[in-house]
Amino acid sequence: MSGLSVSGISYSYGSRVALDDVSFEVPPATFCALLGPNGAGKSTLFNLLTRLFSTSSGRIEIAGYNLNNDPRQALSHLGIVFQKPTLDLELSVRQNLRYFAALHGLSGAKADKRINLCLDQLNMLERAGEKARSLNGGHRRRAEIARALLPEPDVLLLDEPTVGLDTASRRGITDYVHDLAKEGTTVLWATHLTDEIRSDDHIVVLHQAKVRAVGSAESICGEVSLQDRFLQMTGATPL
Ligand SMILES: Nc1ncnc2c1ncn2[C@@H]1O[C@H](COP(=O)(O)OP(=O)(O)OP(=O)(O)O)[C@@H](O)[C@H]1O
Repeated sequence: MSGLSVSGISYSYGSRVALDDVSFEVPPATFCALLGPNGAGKSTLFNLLTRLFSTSSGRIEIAGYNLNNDPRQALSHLGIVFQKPTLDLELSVRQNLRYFAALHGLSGAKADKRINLCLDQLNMLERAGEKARSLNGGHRRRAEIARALLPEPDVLLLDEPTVGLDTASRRGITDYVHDLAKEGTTVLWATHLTDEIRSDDHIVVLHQAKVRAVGSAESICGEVSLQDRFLQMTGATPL
């Protein structure tokens, strides 16, 4: 299966428990929001999914490959957009993508063809020659998403990808990634912003290291808005 499966994952920083027996599935071609307030454990989970961290507990499967037993296969099916920007600001957009393509064994005309396609899909082709430093935040994010899509990942992880972006950029990127899921990519999108979630999206609510709810946004909300439901579940009160 080309989805994502997380089963019984726990992780602690010393005595601080960041993830406590976390389990959920993201079916193939689904947009799943990992919804949690600050400190819920979202970034820790992403670090485990990308193998920056490891844990002996539980099991992670990416596109059907066990991350512990078969990390090369599992990671070759994974695309990632980290919370903190990771473009080399002194390189052009194209150079950033070429470097990344080479890491995935793509070079020459084949790499350029794929780079052009991915940049074009994100309306970034005409910016390809510009240094990353000269781009605004929204365009930098688009370039990072294009880069993550180069190896045609089955599963795409995005860790709070719209933080710091203006409304139009947020909307554009959120819509684009929803379309990607409709076209077949399995998406896990970490956020604390309920307005990025649609009623038919899958949601995993994470709070204080534990999964608090799993299901469609509609089924989790009931009669109330997602924002109110989220505030109820996380015990947060508006200032
Ligand atoms: N390096 C670390 N050392 C100790 N504790 C940490 C470390 N990194 C994170 N934590 C703690 O682990 C818990 C989960 O943090 P994490 O960054 O995964 O949450 P998050 O949901 O990504 O939050 P945010 O939305 O603020 O990025 C928090 O209590 C945090 O304080």
